[in-house]
Amino acid sequence: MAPPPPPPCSVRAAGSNPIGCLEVAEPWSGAAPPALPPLPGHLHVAAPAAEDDDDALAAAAAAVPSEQRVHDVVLKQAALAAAAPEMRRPAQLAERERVAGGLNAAFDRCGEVCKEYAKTFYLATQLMTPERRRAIWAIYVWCRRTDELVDGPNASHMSALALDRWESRLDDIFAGRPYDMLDAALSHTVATFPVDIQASTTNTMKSQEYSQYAPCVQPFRDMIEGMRLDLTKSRYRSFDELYLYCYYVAGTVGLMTVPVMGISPDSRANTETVYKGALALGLANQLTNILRDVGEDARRGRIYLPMDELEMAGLSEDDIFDGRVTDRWRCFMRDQITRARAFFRQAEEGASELNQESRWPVWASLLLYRQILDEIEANGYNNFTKRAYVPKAKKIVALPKAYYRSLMLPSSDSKPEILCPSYSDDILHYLKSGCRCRAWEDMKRLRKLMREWGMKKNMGVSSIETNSNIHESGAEGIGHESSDDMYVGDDRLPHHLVFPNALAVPPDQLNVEERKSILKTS
Ligand SMILES: CC(C)=CCC/C(C)=C/CC/C(C)=C/CC/C(C)=C/[C@@H]1[C@@H](COP(=O)(O)OP(=O)(O)O)[C@]1(C)CC/C=C(\C)CC/C=C(\C)CCC=C(C)C
Repeated sequence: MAPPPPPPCSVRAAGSNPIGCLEVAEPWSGAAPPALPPLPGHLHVAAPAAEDDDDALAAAAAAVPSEQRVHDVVLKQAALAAAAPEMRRPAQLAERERVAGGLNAAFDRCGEVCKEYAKTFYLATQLMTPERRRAIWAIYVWCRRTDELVDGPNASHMSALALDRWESRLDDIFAGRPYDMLDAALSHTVATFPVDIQASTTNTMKSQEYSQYAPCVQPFRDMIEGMRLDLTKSRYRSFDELYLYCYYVAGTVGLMTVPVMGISPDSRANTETVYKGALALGLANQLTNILRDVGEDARRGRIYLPMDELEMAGLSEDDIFDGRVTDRWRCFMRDQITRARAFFRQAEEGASELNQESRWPVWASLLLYRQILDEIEANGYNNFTKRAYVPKAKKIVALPKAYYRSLMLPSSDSKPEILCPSYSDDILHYLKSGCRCRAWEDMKRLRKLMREWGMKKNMGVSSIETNSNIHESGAEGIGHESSDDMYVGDDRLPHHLVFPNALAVPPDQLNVEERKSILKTS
């Protein structure tokens, strides 16, 4: 086996921290593991064009919204993971484990880095099985190194070429040719867990067969794509563009980690729901991060906010650069926070379906990060000069709370589930009869089904999506507002009507007869 290639790009950071993850780690001296089949073709969510190609970007975005493009990745990940066995141990892996005597040291190193950079998270991973814990550390370290390429002390030297090299180094990791010990930990992780695959039309192996040997590189590649965006893009024209960026840099983490954390054997949810939840948590965390760091980013000349929404709120770039906390800004921020919270709510559904020992760290991360939004509010929406942070006391309270939430069983027949926003009478019937409608997509599907069966929605009932929340008016004594009023009064609308008898059965898991009998009563 040929020796590993030289480092494709420097990842050494300035600074004295001896275990900082950007320190060059020891070259991987373990015998190179057996060669794996070549990686299939490059299949990532296509990045929007560079800024100077705005028209092409607008046309592309209009053709396929980011949410749909990302959704396709999520579906694929979920489908492949569902088809994969819990752990793969092909003969090659046994061989790999024999040659990799240094792996324990590599994983310990990842744990040290993790402890240094993300203490709370490190603590939370202690509840996981040793195998899962160290795999999460390895993924964490790779993500942190990737992020530091454009956000760390050496960021000013970063170039597209260096990111290309980082990506080919990623290919080497997935091909079982790690360059250093931290890479080796990830290489082992992706070979051990069914982080699943990406199929390629040029690949002659069947995807099922391929999944044994080539764990999925796509979310990892997509994260690098996010770093590329950071090099070239400092404005986001719409939420659609921002959504894609958030997927790249954070939603991907959710997709990378679900296969390691595992889905509870008690879960009745489909894999897709869990992956959607994981994606949602990444998006929610990133949106929160963005809202917290508006001032900091502006000082670097960056605005990670949808420009069209800013304009609609009567705000300009100068308002951001000048850091003016006005009524308009507060109103704009309220909407942005509402949207981030909607993603957290979606994440909750996935978090409950994870393996018991993985739930606590995820709930902890969810509750802690979500509290940053409360702190932004508590700061009077001044995120220009005040950094919102969760005080230690509140963090400490969140941990047992997260633990309590993690004890709740995944959805099942015996545990009626509470769903998302508010529903009209017809949706209410639908829910009470055993279905749930928790996203705009579900709502659209329901309406389509009703049309197919010649059913009309209740008179005076309207639904509308604002900031990723579905609002139904006309039900439960809530007055019917016009669409404009609903948009304006978004935060006055009820978000959490509770239907105690709603069971966790997605509409598409009911047979046609069941659906008909449910909808007949609507
Ligand atoms: C259990 C658990 C929380 C696992 C995730 C561990 C992991 C692999 C984290 C990697 C995070 C990382 C370094 C990402 C690189 C890009 C980046 C910096 C994203 C931002 C994170 C916060 O970064 P930072 O350290 O700068 O923040 P502070 O300034 O210190 O506040 C992000 C905001 C994104 C983080 C995204 C996640 C942790 C994804 C969470 C989703 C899951 C773990 C999936 C859970 C599964 C279900 C079903 C809900």
